[in-house]
Amino acid sequence: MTLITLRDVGVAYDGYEALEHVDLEIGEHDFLGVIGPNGGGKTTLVKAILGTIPHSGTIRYAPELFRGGERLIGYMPQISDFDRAFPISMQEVVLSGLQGRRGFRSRYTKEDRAKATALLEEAGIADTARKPIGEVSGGQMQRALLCRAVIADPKLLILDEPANFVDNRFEKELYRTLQELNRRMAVVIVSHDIGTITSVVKEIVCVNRRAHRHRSNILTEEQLRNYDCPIQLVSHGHIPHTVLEHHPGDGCCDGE
Ligand SMILES: Nc1ncnc2c1ncn2[C@@H]1O[C@H](COP(=O)(O)OP(=O)(O)OP(=O)(O)O)[C@@H](O)[C@H]1O
Repeated sequence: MTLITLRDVGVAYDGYEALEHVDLEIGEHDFLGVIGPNGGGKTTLVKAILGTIPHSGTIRYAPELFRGGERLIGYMPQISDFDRAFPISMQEVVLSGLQGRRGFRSRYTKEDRAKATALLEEAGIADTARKPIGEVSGGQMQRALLCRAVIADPKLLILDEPANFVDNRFEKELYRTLQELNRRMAVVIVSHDIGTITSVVKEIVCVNRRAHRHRSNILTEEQLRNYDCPIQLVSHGHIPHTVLEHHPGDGCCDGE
């Protein structure tokens, strides 16, 4: 089942086209790695999918992606986007993942709190539950942000550069956790770390103003060296290069 369908989506910042003509479908079992050069539009694509930025074209959300009025998309932001001086506890961070359902004003139930505690325990950071977020490590904060992203049982989990600024141990643990989560939800992960994510994800989406989905997670050595090359072809056209796979009409390698 397709959860989200993007058709001819574009995003412009003050006239600058950060994304154009993006067609993409996200299915319920997908595990997509979104890669591309700096400034290629990966975060912009995530914002468009989350509906936090105006776009042209259409983005359709399947009815199955909703529970009541709540849209079942979990989002884990870049840790640098999160204000660590904000005076809340780790447990409150996790509980705030329920705001889509409860609204900002309503109180959390006993069950909500029990669920937050269970998630913190699973993540191995139960002892930080009452700590203010300014007093925990980057890795602990990341784990709490992941708990927050999944507490509402989303059908799609989106992570933007989750392995930035954290230790290797968290990174390995995160990828294992994501593979487990992928049994019950779609996962979309934005990453610079192409070497690692290709072994974790099922398919790769290259983003460089346009988006190209490759129906494989395999990249050749050459592509690993120049991993934005398939998408450079899109922007520049006639550069001779090996690309992942030809998709007729996707502009990837048909000399557009
Ligand atoms: N709020 C904004 N106002 C103006 N331009 C923006 C804004 N946000 C992003 N851009 C520009 O849009 C383009 C795409 O940015 P985006 O952050 O989506 O890329 P990215 O692929 O996520 O980059 P990175 O890998 O560096 O995180 C860049 O040229 C960026 O400078």
